[in-house]
Amino acid sequence: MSYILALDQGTTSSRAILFNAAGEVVCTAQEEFEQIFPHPGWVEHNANTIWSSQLSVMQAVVAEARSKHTMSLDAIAAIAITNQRETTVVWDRKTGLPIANAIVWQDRRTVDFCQSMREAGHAQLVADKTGLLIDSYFSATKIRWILDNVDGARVRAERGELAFGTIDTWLVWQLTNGKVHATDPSNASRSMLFNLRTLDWDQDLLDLFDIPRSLLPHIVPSSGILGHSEADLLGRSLPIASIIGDQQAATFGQACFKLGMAKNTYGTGCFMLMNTGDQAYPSKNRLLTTVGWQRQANQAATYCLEGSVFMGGATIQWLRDGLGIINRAGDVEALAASVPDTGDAYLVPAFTGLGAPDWDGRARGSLVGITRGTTKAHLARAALESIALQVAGVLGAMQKDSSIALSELRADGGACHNNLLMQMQADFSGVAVVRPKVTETTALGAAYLAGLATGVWSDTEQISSLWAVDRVFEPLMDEAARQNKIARWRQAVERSLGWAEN
Ligand SMILES: Nc1ncnc2c1ncn2[C@@H]1O[C@H](COP(=O)(O)OP(=O)(O)O)[C@@H](O)[C@H]1O
Ligand SMILES: O=P(O)(O)OC[C@H](O)CO
Repeated sequence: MSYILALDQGTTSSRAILFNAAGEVVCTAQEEFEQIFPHPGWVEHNANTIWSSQLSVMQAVVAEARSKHTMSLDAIAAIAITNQRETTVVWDRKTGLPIANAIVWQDRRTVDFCQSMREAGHAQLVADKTGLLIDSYFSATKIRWILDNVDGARVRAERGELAFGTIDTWLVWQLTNGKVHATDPSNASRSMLFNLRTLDWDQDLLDLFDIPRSLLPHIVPSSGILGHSEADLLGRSLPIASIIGDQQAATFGQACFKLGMAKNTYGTGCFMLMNTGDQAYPSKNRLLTTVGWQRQANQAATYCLEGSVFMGGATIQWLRDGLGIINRAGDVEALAASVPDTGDAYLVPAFTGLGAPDWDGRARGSLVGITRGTTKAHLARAALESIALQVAGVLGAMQKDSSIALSELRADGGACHNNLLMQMQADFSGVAVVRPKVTETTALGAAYLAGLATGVWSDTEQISSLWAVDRVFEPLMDEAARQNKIARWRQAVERSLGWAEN
């Protein structure tokens, strides 16, 4: 039994990947699903569609493994789960049916409520307990919104009839046909209801956000058998042996096991996480402190500092779908490389506000410094630069917070295949950027945690030895030019802040 079936439930697609004991991809399947935008600033998913797409890709992968690779189901040691974080589902415990669409992490409907909580002076308490800033990004205010806006929901929640879960919890519920209602500390630490030090739900926070405890899942370690899938789903019941939020999973999959090692994932958003060991560092520079993973119950967790950037690869999707200046995301590299610079134009992609380090829900996108000479190539280059500059800002804050000088930044996610973007990243942050051979690090990290629990891998040293470099991008820009670039970017960002009126 030396294969792991990893489920990677992301913001725009559900994926299933089968890994072998060398940490290599054996087969993979992916299905996109509908993004629902009922009002400006709102983003929803249908939780049933999430489950049906996830089921269909896991069945497809198992079917391919059996037919193409003549593998028996007995060769799969376990299922691993990793997921888009914060996205909130509330469902009926009896019927298993969601009572509303899932509210996605990007959804901004609770911005005003969050502001009122900050104005009422709750920010310090929340930061001390959770490591988070009060923001609509996290689950707590999304749960509260559902309880207050879906007919009868609060009364039913108080009677214990409803369950809350992030997507990991929802998948486990579906896989076990409602037998297991669980999450892990990496996901729970994004709820704004979880105490980073006790590694448990916090009653003061539940009271503050007015959320009944009966809604909440049990907390289990990120690694370890927590239940078994129903036999009819895949033809045999399989142990479920890990749960971990996707960004923490990528940190594990990048083998960032030592203090100060960091990765950035270039997906829809960009998420940089640095391992800070068994210390939950409070950030002084508006980063988040979060649980990386907890390997065993009653053991200390590994913590991370995180900088979350909302618009990463999604900026390139906007060039493709919103402006129509490219046909495929990959085309942006050649277009941007056709000009030597942006002509001092900057794009600030604050389309849904700004995350770290500005955290401004009212910021909106801006394009500054354009002239009659600005072309779509300059715009494409400014879009790529905006990704690298946002990440460089997070990296700067992280270095200030932890006083650790990074020796390298490990890169992954769909946009890490863009060599120009990787070079910009090295230049703007003054640090070597390293792309590994296997870039499916999110699913891989979850697979490693499940495989550690089921004997596929013995320890993290063995996993570190499987990590291999594809390409290193060294910084080439001189320091004065780098500082100037960052200063100009900050001027552009200032023009985006606070733009939206409501
Ligand atoms: N060559 C590329 N250059 C820049 N961006 C890219 C490139 N290829 C893909 N992307 C962007 O990367 C994102 C997809 O990456 P992925 O890791 O699959 O995202 P997610 O897991 O968040 O859905 C999309 O937003 C897409 O626009
Ligand atoms: O699904 P992704 O890869 O866009 O990741 C989403 C993050 O987990 C949100 O915090």
